[in-house]
Amino acid sequence: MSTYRICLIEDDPIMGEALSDRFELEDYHCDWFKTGGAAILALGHTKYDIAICDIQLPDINGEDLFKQLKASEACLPHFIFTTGYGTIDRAVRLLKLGAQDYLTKPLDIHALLNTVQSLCSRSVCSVTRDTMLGVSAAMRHVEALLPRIAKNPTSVLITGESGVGKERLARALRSQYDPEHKMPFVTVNCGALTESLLEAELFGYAKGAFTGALREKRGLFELANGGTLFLDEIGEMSPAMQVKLLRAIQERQIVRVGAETPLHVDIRLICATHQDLKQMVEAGKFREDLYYRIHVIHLHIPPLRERKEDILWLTGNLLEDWNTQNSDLRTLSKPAEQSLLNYPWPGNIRELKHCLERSCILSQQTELSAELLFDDAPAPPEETYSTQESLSEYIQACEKKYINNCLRINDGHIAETAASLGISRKNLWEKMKKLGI
Ligand SMILES: Nc1ncnc2c1ncn2[C@@H]1O[C@H](COP(=O)(O)OP(=O)(O)OP(=O)(O)O)[C@@H](O)[C@H]1O
Repeated sequence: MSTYRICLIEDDPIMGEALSDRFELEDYHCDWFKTGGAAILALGHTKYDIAICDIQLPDINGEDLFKQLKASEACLPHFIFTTGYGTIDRAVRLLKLGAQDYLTKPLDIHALLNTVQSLCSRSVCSVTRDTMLGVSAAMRHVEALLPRIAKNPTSVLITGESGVGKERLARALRSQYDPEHKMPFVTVNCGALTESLLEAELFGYAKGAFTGALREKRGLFELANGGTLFLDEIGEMSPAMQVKLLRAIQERQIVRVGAETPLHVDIRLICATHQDLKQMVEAGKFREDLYYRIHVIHLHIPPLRERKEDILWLTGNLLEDWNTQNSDLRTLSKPAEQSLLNYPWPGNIRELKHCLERSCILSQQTELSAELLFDDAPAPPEETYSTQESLSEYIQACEKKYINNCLRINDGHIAETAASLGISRKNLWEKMKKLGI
């Protein structure tokens, strides 16, 4: 079946059935709605490629329906209107509002199919499932802003709790101005490196700049030249590094550590943080001038618990990914869906992803149960406990297992793992070394 999805809005049962059967025959996926209200609801959570809408609907006329959807700033499918009461005035109004076509009844089915086929081959807003951010009003609003932001190479700050999809949003923005990914997109987690390492990573170094600098090295600013530099966890940057970063942004120049010649760099800067930078500025922990430099456009991603509509949409996508990569298919039971909706997801999408991954692996049935989703790894059977083990060995084994688990949930990010464990990064490194992780 073709992957194109049609939203058919038609109250006439004979016309609706005939069209939806014909579209299915032509290998489109067609959802048929008999009222404008039902269609608005569906367009709110499902991405369609085309909407075919009768202008005379029982609850709302097609023109008002279209205006209402446009006001939501969502990325809408191509709209084709049909009516038996066609007037040129109305057609012109709808086309001016952004509709793609207008057909009068009785419909010429071949003309309609040709129009549908040619519109399907044109992407609506260059958003594919991989670059889509969600179906909630909040995420659709952010998504709708991207084409406008992409037109100006200005600094963007993305905020939101850990795991909400800040890097995903940065990449979606990049796909808007560089759809074929021809320009570099370089990421660095500022919280994962010590100050001197971060400086050497960002700006590069000259040969002999410090012990071990056996040859010169280009920094990430240079590697990102002509493209994007994504600075994750910018709030973790030390005050000294903040000064150096500000200078690099303002002057569009960097100097490699240990070198003297400045190098020109032309980059788009996207920064992200889970911290409240404004509050950090007030507390004197983040430079105000740097804050205003990186904060020209601010995009905030709410936590998953505040946009519950996205939970099942994300789950559907993640299970679809699993099912295309694995022969043992997975689906969700209704109680499992409800339990996903009820859970607060402190680790946001990252936690949801890991929860589903774990359940897909552990489940012995196609349908994932609610118990399995939220059940921690089964406790080892009693007999595996060895009485030969000292208490400290047992505690160490538990500590190792717990740290490994947190590292997995945080995709191996040291700063996030340390924060979730409530210890410093240094302390985490020491423990990892001691426990052989
Ligand atoms: N829309 C999405 N669909 C599928 N997976 C997603 C989506 N958004 C985020 N993810 C996944 O969730 C995880 C966390 O996403 P991401 O790294 O973008 O979050 P983040 O906010 O940058 O996290 P952190 O603050 O820890 O750096 C990643 O594994 C990512 O692939």
